[in-house]
Amino acid sequence: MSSKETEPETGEIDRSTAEVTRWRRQCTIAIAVVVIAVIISAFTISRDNASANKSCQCSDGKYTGMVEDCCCDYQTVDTLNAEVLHPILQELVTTPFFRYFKMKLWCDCPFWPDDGMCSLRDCSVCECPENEFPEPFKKPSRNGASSDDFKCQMEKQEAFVDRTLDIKAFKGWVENDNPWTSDDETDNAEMTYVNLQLNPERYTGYTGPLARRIWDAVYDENCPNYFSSGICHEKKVLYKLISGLHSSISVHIASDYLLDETNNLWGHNLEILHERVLRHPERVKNLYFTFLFVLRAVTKAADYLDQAEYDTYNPAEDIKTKILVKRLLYNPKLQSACPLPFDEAKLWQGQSGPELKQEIQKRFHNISAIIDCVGCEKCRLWGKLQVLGMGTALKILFSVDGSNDINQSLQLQRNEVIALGNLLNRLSESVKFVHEMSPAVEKMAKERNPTYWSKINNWFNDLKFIK
Ligand SMILES: Cc1cc2nc3c(=O)[nH]c(=O)nc-3n(C[C@H](O)[C@H](O)[C@H](O)COP(=O)(O)OP(=O)(O)OC[C@H]3O[C@@H](n4cnc5c(N)ncnc54)[C@H](O)[C@@H]3O)c2cc1C
Repeated sequence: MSSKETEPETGEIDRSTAEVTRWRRQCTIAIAVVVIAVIISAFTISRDNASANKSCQCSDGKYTGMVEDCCCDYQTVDTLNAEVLHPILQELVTTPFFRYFKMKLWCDCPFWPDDGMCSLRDCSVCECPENEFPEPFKKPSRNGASSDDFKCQMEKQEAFVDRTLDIKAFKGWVENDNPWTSDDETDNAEMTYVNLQLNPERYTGYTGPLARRIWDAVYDENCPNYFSSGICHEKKVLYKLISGLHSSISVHIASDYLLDETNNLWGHNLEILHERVLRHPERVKNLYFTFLFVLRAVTKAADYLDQAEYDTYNPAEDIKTKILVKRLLYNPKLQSACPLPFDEAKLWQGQSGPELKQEIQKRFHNISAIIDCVGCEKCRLWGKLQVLGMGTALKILFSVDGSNDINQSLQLQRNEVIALGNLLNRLSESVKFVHEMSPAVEKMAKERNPTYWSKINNWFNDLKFIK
């Protein structure tokens, strides 16, 4: 081998050094490009995450601060509802006392001929046979301070009890009329008992102009001009209660919807949840307001409800009912986090307070009469129950003289307490469903992917069925 082959000449050495240098420079550039690319992609991912979080926060952020006109904030309501109220109420409404509701199924509509429009079999209500509902419910209740009581006391002087010393808040179930509702609650003719557990509030197919006519009548005749600036606070409260109840009914339709009639497949319809409720923040706010309003009524009547008789002749179940009621009324978490959910003392303050109260009572009375015109039996059942529950809350908050201890002068019917408990549970379910579903639903709605509703419905329903 010649030295030429082994020893490169000087010119060749210079060329190879230049190549190595060029190769090194290219490597450095390539590495720099990779590093920059990695940095850029990391930045992009983190920005996407940040904006995803931001959109979550944004949808959560819509409902922050105090619930309007209430004394409790959204976050506290959600936490208390998830940890305390919802679990207790879910159990309470299954007890024999709370699951039988007395109502007149066939009501005459005072405004339009009965329309009887309902597309599903699911629209009809199963009545309880006589032997199913609790025995004590069949006994006539006390009729207020009945004249018979006084006669009895006059005849037997030794049996006379000085009632001014009687500090018991609950004096037995009474049958008296609720001034806020149109039904005569003392009239037992044609009343039947319905097992609410067998008749859940859910999608029934009652829709279209006839259903719309009911809601229009409720809003147009009873809460008109809500959006005008001069409307007084009290009328706004009435509007918000109705709107909150409407939202809650829509939430229940969306949460328990007939997805596939042929295969009788039920599940969530999140498009309806979005279209009818979440897309309108006012409706969500009114739902929270209504929940706190009813919660305030329940806690205000705490002593009365605590002492009430929950007998159904099922000793174990009745004890459970009493324990659950106590847990609901005197819950330490609730008392410390939200001691006054709504402050009713702020209403009726103006000079025309008493007349205004009468006017609003008359309007609510009208609303309760309109519910008799709901053509679908099961919708009417839940409509009447919830309106009676609301009328009971209004009675507790406004019909009893606030200067006395309300628990002393309050008198409720058994059916009013059943309606109140079930209404609070329905509202609690709606608040929970809205809180759990809204971040994901609103995010999906923003993306506007044409197939997103079917995808998200399937996803949530799969989760539900797996559970
Ligand atoms: C008392 C009652 C009980 C019912 N119960 C059931 C039931 O259990 N199951 C069932 O499937 N159907 C039930 N329905 C029917 C259901 O409420 C709807 O009317 C139906 O599903 C048609 O809905 P929609 O989209 O036309 O709007 P609807 O809910 O009928 O609303 C009509 C109009 O009212 C306004 N509106 C809607 N929500 C609110 C709100 N929260 N606050 C203020 N304004 C609002 C809007 O302008 C809307 O277009 C009930 C109806 C009534 C009146």
